[in-house]
Amino acid sequence: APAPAVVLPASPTTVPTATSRERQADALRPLAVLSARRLATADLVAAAKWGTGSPVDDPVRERQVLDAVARQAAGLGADPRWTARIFRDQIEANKTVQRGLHRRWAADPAQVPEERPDLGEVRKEINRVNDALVRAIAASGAARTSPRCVPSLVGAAADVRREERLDVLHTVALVRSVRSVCGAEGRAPAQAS
Ligand SMILES: C=C(O[C@@H]1C=C(C(=O)O)C=C[C@H]1O)C(=O)O
Repeated sequence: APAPAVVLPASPTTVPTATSRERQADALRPLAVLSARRLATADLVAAAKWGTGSPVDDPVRERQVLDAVARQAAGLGADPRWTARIFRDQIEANKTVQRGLHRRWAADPAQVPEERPDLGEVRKEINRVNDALVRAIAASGAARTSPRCVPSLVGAAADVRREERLDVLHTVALVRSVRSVCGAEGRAPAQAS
């Protein structure tokens, strides 16, 4: 048979490794940005609770958050259990910041914020971030199950750390907050102890 007269250009699918890599990092970036925004609320929560006797841990509120995000995830066609798993880490990270700040303020009372925010108002802001975060999780399924997830996520978190000039406490908490974001398809990451 005669050879085809026209040599077709290489299929675009063979070319854009870098592009799909970028797309993946793009899909994970909102998760890192929103995780940092959620952690910024921990400073306000810590200030709201400081000196009031309200504990950092509020299991009733945590249950409400986890139930709400699982319900929202299910409505968006995302995995409710994996979403809740990610939020468990978000909550642990939030408490890490609160405890770190309380330690700091106990050691140096001059750093205690002068204003006490209203916890109810701060929780409204947390609810808004939660809503956006569930959407970002639902929109990032392919990036989260890709083998490039961890390096992409680390890159996104490093960008956010630099852009937001996060201190060590918030950087450690950011890493903690996204611990369960990446995982194999069809199975949620193992439950952390
Ligand atoms: C942020 C708070 O503190 C803790 C962290 C929570 C969270 O990250 O959603 C929820 C309840 C508390 O255990 C809060 O009390 O609202």
